Amino acid sequence: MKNVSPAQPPAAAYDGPGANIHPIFEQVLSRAEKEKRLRQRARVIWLFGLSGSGKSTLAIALERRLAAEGFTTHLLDGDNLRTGLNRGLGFSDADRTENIRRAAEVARLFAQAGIVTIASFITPFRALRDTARGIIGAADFFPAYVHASFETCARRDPKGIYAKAAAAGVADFTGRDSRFEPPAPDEEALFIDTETASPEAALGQLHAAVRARIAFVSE
Ligand SMILES: Nc1ncnc2c1ncn2[C@@H]1O[C@H](COP(=O)(O)OS(=O)(=O)O)[C@@H](OP(=O)(O)O)[C@H]1O
Ligand SMILES: Nc1ncnc2c1ncn2[C@@H]1O[C@H](COP(=O)(O)OP(=O)(O)O)[C@@H](O)[C@H]1O
Repeated sequence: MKNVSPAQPPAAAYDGPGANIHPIFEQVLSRAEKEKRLRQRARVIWLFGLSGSGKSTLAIALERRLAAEGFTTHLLDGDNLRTGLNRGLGFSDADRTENIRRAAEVARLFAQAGIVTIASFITPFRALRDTARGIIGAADFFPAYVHASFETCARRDPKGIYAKAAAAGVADFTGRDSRFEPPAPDEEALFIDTETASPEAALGQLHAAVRARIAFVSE
């Protein structure tokens, strides 16, 4: 049989220590082509806030509404990733950093596939949100701060985790032993106050902001 050597890719495609063994030119469909087929612009909606602030409630309701409108979406959240990809990571600053780094890399992959991605993580430090923005890219990253006070979250406590933390049964608990840094104005996060907004009103606020960003504009 004739020995055919494969076409050589441009040298630049293999540059760098983390070079991908599947160079970009082998991609069959570009992101733009995928978005066109899905008739949507992919974005990463990053919900952050205390445990019990209402992130999951909003994330699930947003995904339901967008799906009903014909959008293709995917939901990523702390509880799910921590049982799989991020199993073994705890809540030290270093572990949260790795947790968010991996979550942001996964979210970026979904966005590259044209999918509207809803991420729900406490993401308590500004540096973590900056990491997520840096990985995903500022143009694709849409942060929303889901706010409720520690006291309100402790009163809601659907998982019993605040009661457990009060009995010193949870290490590095956010808001108690580990800090939560509210977003600074220059982070430009959407502010959703679940202290005052009902779940329906909070969804309405988030949905309106998201729809404006994911609407498909044909060229
Ligand atoms: N120490 C401590 N502090 C805060 N939260 C804790 C802790 N231990 C377990 N849990 C549960 O883990 C969920 C948060 O995980 P995240 O991956 O979102 O956290 S982080 O972004 O890495 O800070 C969080 O879920 P949510 O209530 O959905 O936020 C908690 O149920
Ligand atoms: N806008 C809201 N107003 C009042 N309670 C809410 C609101 N959103 C969520 N909740 C309640 O708060 C609790 C925590 O919500 P959840 O979505 O699980 O928070 P998180 O994912 O941030 O931990 C639940 O009992 C939920 O019913």
